[in-house]
Amino acid sequence: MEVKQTFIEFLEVIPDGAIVINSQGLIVGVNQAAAAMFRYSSSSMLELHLNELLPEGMREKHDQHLEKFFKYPGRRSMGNGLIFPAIRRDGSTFYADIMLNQLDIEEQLYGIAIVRDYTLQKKSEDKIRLELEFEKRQALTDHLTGIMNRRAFTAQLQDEINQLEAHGTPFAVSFIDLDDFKEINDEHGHHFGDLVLQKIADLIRLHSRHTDYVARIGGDEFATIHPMISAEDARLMMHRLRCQLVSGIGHAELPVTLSIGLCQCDKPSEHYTIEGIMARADKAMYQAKSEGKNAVVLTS
Ligand SMILES: Nc1nc2c(ncn2[C@@H]2O[C@H](COP(=O)(O)OP(=O)(O)OP(=O)(O)O)[C@@H](O)[C@H]2O)c(=O)[nH]1
Repeated sequence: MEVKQTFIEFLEVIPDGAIVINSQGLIVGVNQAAAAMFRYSSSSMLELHLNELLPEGMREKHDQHLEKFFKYPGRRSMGNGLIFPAIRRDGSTFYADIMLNQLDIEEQLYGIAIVRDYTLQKKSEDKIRLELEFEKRQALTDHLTGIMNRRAFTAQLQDEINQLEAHGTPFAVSFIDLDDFKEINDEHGHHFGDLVLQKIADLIRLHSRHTDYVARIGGDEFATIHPMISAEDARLMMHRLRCQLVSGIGHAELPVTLSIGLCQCDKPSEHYTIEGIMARADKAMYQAKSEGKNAVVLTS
């Protein structure tokens, strides 16, 4: 079955691909632009099912949409520029922008799909999306160590406070400051100091669980969040980290020590704030410093 020739001739003046289907989804008219896009000849495209131009995984759902489309004449067009992966005759895929509308020809209901090759736009959209994601990640990452920066850390801390208030989920926060880091820089150079900071970041990660958050929040300052942990387990975790460092770091076997303040947050009624938690952890860390450094002090 073919739709009126004059109508098909009219479709040839449209720069976009045009495919006319009957209510069974069979292609009954096609212009050159559509045939070229799908790499068929116009005649070989006739009597194909529209579904054969779509990936197999989409066909069943598309059939259901098509059935509704013809069942309720006069309803809105099925797709207002929907982007689909489409299949060419040789099996290769491209992105197509497809707009399907109903068409009444001599009291017969048809569907007309206006198709545009969307591959280039899709590529540039994907590129922009990836660039935005990369920039977003960069904005939340400490460039020297690759771990979270202060901005990401405070956002996560706010999430944890919300979780505690909503569900009572406890967490611990540590404030970790290197001891006498200025001396390391002065004796071994700034570049070596950078390597030490990277190594410390790796070690803190290594000693944390994969559900914990590790950040560098200042020059030689790190901080961690440990969701769903008891104060004692958090203290043990930090103790193990501190002990490992004492045995030395890097080729120089340089002992580096840490002063660690730990704050346990497990009372929803406390109405914790980011500033309040950081101030408590910071105070505990300074207590560790004032008691001779290389220590963990726990506060609540
Ligand atoms: N290599 C390197 N050094 C840094 C960086 N950021 C800050 N620093 C140095 O880190 C040192 C921090 O020193 P302080 O925290 O003031 O003091 P400290 O020597 O660690 O002494 P205590 O904290 O009292 O134990 C300073 O010498 C900074 O120049 C960085 O990105 N790389």
